[in-house]
Amino acid sequence: MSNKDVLKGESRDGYVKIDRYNEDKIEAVAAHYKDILGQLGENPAREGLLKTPERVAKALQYLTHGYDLKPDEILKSAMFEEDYSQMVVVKDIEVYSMCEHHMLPFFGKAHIAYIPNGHIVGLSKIPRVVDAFARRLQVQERLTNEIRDCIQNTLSPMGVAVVMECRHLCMSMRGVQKQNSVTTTSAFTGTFLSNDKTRSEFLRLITASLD
Ligand SMILES: Nc1nc2c(ncn2[C@@H]2O[C@H](COP(=O)(O)OP(=O)(O)OP(=O)(O)O)[C@@H](O)[C@H]2O)c(=O)[nH]1
Ligand SMILES: [Zn+2]
Repeated sequence: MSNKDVLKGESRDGYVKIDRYNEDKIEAVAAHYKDILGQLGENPAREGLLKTPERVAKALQYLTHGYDLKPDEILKSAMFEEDYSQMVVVKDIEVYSMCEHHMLPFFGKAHIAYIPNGHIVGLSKIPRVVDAFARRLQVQERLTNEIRDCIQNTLSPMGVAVVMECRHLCMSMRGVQKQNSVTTTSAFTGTFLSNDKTRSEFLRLITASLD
């Protein structure tokens, strides 16, 4: 695999190393950004901006590298048969994504639970699935649903619960300029939908503190 293809490379488990870039894409995106700097009234030839188009192109490639990942493969790479049928909760997973309307960041936390049905999954794979969908242009609602559907369809558990709490920079540094608003979205399947007690238990666990 050549260096410039590493971002696109497919590995056994759906991971992609982000230590190298697709050079063709970087060059093409950087050329546009050089133009954009001029359009914004800047001088793209001044010292501080000389490498900026390339830096922005690399940053954007990183911020959207989820397109090159296969979230279902990530989960499949660490599924284990196990006779455990209580709720598994991974909470406070940091999320960084980009809103598809303004291409500005939204960020916060995801809280995820599932109830195994014969299989458990390696714990780290849950935040990896969150990243694989978050590192794309998104709306928070779709991101929430995609994470839920991926876990449900791959692991076939008794139920999945996803809650996300995010701040959107497009609502704070521009536009309506509300500095403290947090958007909460949720998505459930199976037992979390049909059983109020299970859903309440999940909501209690994600608000409980370790201290
Ligand atoms: N539902 C949803 N809306 C989002 C998300 N991220 C950004 N938005 C909204 O997308 C909407 C786009 O609305 P438009 O009226 O087309 O864009 P705009 O003129 O820039 O809107 P303002 O942000 O109100 O200035 C805005 O209301 C944003 O707040 C998201 O994850 N989910
Ligand atoms: Zn936005």
